[in-house]
Amino acid sequence: MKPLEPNFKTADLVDQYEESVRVCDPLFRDFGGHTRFHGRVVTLKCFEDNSLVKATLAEPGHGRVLVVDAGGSLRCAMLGDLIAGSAVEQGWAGVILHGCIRDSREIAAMPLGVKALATHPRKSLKRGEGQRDVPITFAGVRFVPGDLVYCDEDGILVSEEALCPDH
Ligand SMILES: O=C([O-])CC(=O)C(=O)O
Repeated sequence: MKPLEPNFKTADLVDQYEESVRVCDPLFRDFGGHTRFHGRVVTLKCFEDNSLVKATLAEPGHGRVLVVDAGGSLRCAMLGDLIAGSAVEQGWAGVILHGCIRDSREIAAMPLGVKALATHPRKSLKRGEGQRDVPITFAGVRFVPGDLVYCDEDGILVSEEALCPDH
């Protein structure tokens, strides 16, 4: 299943819902083939170990967005083209990663939203360490599992309520 790119603008949503949305600090670059994406949040907290990223993106995504607090590490990549390809196959709408990716050329061609800090050629450890489905905070925003996230070229919004009729 390949998620379709939805039709909304974060600039319009923040104008309309200024009181209720949380707006991420502008730390992220777009690396995926989709720059506009949204969905329910699944959270991970893991530092320089992407075991849970790989395992979670191998499960059915149902149009959700995986949000990973990777501690802002600039020392290794938490996502590469194999794991991103698995996310596409499983129907994830996107990944927001407070950390790095690699294989950026391949990921740019995938129908997946990917926001991350930077690229790094080194892969991470795989020791099975990390936490899933816990509240996480980065870029000045708290992400709670089940929140909705709206992303486009202008930024990232987080909301407890659905902001669009169809999403
Ligand atoms: O396996 C990893 O750690 C990341 C990677 O290179 C991939 O997903 O292709």
